[in-house]
Amino acid sequence: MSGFIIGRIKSIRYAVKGLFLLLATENAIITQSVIALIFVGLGFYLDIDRVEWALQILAIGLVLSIESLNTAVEKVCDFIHPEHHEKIGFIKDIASGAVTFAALTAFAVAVLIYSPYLM
Ligand SMILES: Nc1ncnc2c1ncn2[C@@H]1O[C@H](COP(=O)(O)OP(=O)(O)OP(=O)(O)O)[C@@H](O)[C@H]1O
Repeated sequence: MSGFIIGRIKSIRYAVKGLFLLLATENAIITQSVIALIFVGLGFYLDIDRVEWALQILAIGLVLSIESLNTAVEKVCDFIHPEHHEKIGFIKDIASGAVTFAALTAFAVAVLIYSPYLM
């Protein structure tokens, strides 16, 4: 049982380390985080309600999570095949497509939350 708990604590440590690595080294994550902070500020400024906060937090988490996984896919691709290859291009493109799905979802959520406040 104590081995299980120590294993879980180690996993959390690695996961937090990964979070800081993303924030310290990845321009896409830094950019998305700045955009997220702007929307957090806008949320406070316009005093959005609890449900709107929950939706905004979900949208931000979705984009940052998918962007992080896209970054991981790019790193694996560059590690296993640094040279140009049609299949690597395809894999990277569809991973980016996942980010686009998330970004479009977040955009729709932002329009639904903020359009009534700005009219
Ligand atoms: N090894 C490769 N072989 C074929 N095409 C590639 C390769 N590397 C990148 N590409 C093409 O270039 C695009 C951009 O790849 P890249 O790895 O530069 O990602 P990025 O979106 O610019 O991310 P970042 O800015 O985070 O590095 C890919 O979506 C793919 O179409």
